[in-house]
Amino acid sequence: MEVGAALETLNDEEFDDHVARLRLELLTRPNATAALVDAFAAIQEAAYRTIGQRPYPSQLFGAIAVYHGEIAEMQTGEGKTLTAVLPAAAAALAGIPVHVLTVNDYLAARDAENLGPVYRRLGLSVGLVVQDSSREQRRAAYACDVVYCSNKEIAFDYMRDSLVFGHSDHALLRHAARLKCDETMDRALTLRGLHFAIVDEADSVLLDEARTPLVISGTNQRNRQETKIYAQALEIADAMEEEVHFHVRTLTRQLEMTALGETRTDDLAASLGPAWAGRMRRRELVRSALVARHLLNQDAHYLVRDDKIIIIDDNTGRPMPDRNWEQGLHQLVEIKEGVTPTATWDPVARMTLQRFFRMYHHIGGMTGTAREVAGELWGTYDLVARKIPTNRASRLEYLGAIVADSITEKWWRVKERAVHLQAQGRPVLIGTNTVGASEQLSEVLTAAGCVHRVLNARQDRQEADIIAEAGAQGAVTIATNMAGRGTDIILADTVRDAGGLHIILTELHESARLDRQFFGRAGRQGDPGTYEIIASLEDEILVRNVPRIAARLAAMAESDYRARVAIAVMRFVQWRMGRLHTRTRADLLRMDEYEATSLAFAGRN
Ligand SMILES: Nc1ncnc2c1ncn2[C@@H]1O[C@H](COP(=O)(O)OP(=O)(O)OP(=O)(O)O)[C@@H](O)[C@H]1O
Repeated sequence: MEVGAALETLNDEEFDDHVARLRLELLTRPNATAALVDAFAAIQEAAYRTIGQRPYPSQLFGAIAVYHGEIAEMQTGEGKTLTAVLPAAAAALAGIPVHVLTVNDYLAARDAENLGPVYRRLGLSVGLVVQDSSREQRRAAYACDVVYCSNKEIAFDYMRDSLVFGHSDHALLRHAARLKCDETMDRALTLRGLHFAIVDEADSVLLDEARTPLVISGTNQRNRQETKIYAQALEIADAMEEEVHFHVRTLTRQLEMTALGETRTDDLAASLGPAWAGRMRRRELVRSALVARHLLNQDAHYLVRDDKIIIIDDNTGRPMPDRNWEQGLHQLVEIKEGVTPTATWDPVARMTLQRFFRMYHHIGGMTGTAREVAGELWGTYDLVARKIPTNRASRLEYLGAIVADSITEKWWRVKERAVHLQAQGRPVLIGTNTVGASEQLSEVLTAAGCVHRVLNARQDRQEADIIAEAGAQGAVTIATNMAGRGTDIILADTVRDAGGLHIILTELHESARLDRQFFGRAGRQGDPGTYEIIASLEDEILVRNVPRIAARLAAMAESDYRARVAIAVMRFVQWRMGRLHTRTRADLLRMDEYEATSLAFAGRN
C-alpha cells in the first residue's frame, strides 16, 4: 500500500505512535530518502487531520526542492505557505532548528497561527517573533522547533547577539561560550544559532531587501546645537535651484550637487559660525537637507503620526516605527515637517542581509518570481531556482493597458471600471504606489458614491479585516504594496461564477516582479480572475526617469499603440533600475566583506 494511504487508515493514537517512531528514525538518518518520504507522508497526513488541507503533488515537488536547499519557483497562489511546512517539519523532526522567514509581521503571525496545529500534531513546538515581541518572548520563540519571523527581526536579533561578543562575533566564540556553559553569556543571547532558513518570497528577502544595510544605533549623541544646524542646512537648501545647484537622479534615488551648488553652500555658510567651518561636513549637511526636501515625500516615503516621522518600507508599503534614517537625515525630515526633532544616534553595528543569510548552514526558499534574478541568487548565495509546475492551469487573464493623459483622467477611468465591475458583483482590487495616491483615488470613489475600503500604511491595523472582506461580492479595495506579496484574498462562491477577482494596477512599480506579485492576488488555485493596467503619462516612472520620452508620448493622441509604447518604456525603466540595484548590492556586499575582514582584529569598543 502507498505510504500516504496507509497513514489514512490509522486512528489518532496509532498516528502518534507512527510519528514518534519516525522521529527516532529521522534523528539517526535525516538524509535517507526513505525516511524523508515517510516524513513528508506523515506531515501531509497531519495537515489533513488538522487544517483539512492535503498538500498537492506540486507542493511536494516544491517541498523537496526547499529541503535540498533550492528556491522553488511556484506561481502566486499555488500554496507556498503550506509547501514550507513539509521541509520545515521534516527538518524539525530530525532535530534541526528551523527559521521560516517571511517578508512582514502580518504574514509571520498569520502563518504561525494557521499552520501551528500541523506542527503541534507532530509534537513540534512553533514560535513567533514580531516587532513588538519582548526579549524574553523572542528567546522563548527561538527555543522552539520551528520559528516564524520576518527577515529583518531575526537579522537584528542576530546583530544584537553579536554585540554581546563585542566585535569578535565569530561563530566559534559562541560555541566556546556554550561549551563553557557560560550562563551569563547564554542568557544574554536570544538566538541559538543559524541552522536551516526557509525563506518565503526569497527574491524580495534575499535581494530587494538586501539593498540597504542593517544598522544598530548605540549611544545618544544629543547636541543642543544640532537642531539649529539642521534648520540652517534646510534654509541653505531652500536657496538652491534644481538643475543649477543640484541634480536629482530619481532612478538611483541620489542627489548630486553641482560645482555651483558647492560654492553657493560655502558662501551662505560663511557667516554661520564654527559648526560650519569644515568644508566636507557643510557640503554633506546641505546635500542631506536637499535629499530631505526633494527626494523624501510625505505619504510616499514616510508618514507623520503622533508628532513622529514614520518611515514607509519601499518594498512592502508598511510603516516601520522603529526605523530611522541615518546621519542626520531623519532629523532634517523632522524639522522639515515641523515635528519635535529626536536625538541622533551613533551606529554601533552594521551588517548586510547578504552576509547574514550566508551564515546559515542551509537555506531553501520559495517565490513566485525568481526567473529574472536566478543568476544573482546563484552568484550571491549558491542557490538554484527550480521551476515547479502549477497544480491546476492558471485562468488569470490579462485585459491590456490604458495609459491616460493625466493623473486626474487616470482616476476617472479607474473609477468608471470599478463602478462597472462592482455592479456586476465582482470584487476589485486597485493597486497604487503611495499612501497619497491611494487617498486621492479614495476621494474620487467616495465622490462617485462607490463604497470601498483602503489598505495603506495608515490603515495597517485593520489589515486582516480588510483582506478578509476583499473577496466578497462587489467589494472594492484600494491598496498600496501592502497587499502585494503573500496576501491571500479568499473569494466568495458567487464571485467565482461572476468571473473572480479583478485587479487594476494604477502605476507600475519599480520592478516588474512587484507588478506580477500584485496581479497574482487574482486567479489563485485555478480560480478565474482578470487584471489590467490603467496608468498615466504623468506617472513618476516616466516623468522622473525619462521626461523627454514622456513629453513626446504626450504629443501623440491616445491610442492602443501609444499605450503599448508607454508600457514598453516603463518596462525599460524597470529593467534599468533592476540592473542598477544588482550593482548596488554587489558593491555593498564587497564593502561589507572587506570591513568584516579588515576589522577582525579591532577588538572591543
Ligand atoms: N493543498 C491545499 N489544499 C487546499 N487549499 C490549499 C492547499 N494549498 C494551499 N491552499 C490554499 O490556497 C491559497 C493560496 O495559498 P498561499 O497563500 O500559500 O499561496 P502562495 O503561493 O503563498 O501565494 P503568494 O505567491 O501570493 O504568496 C490559500 O487560501 C491556501 O489555504
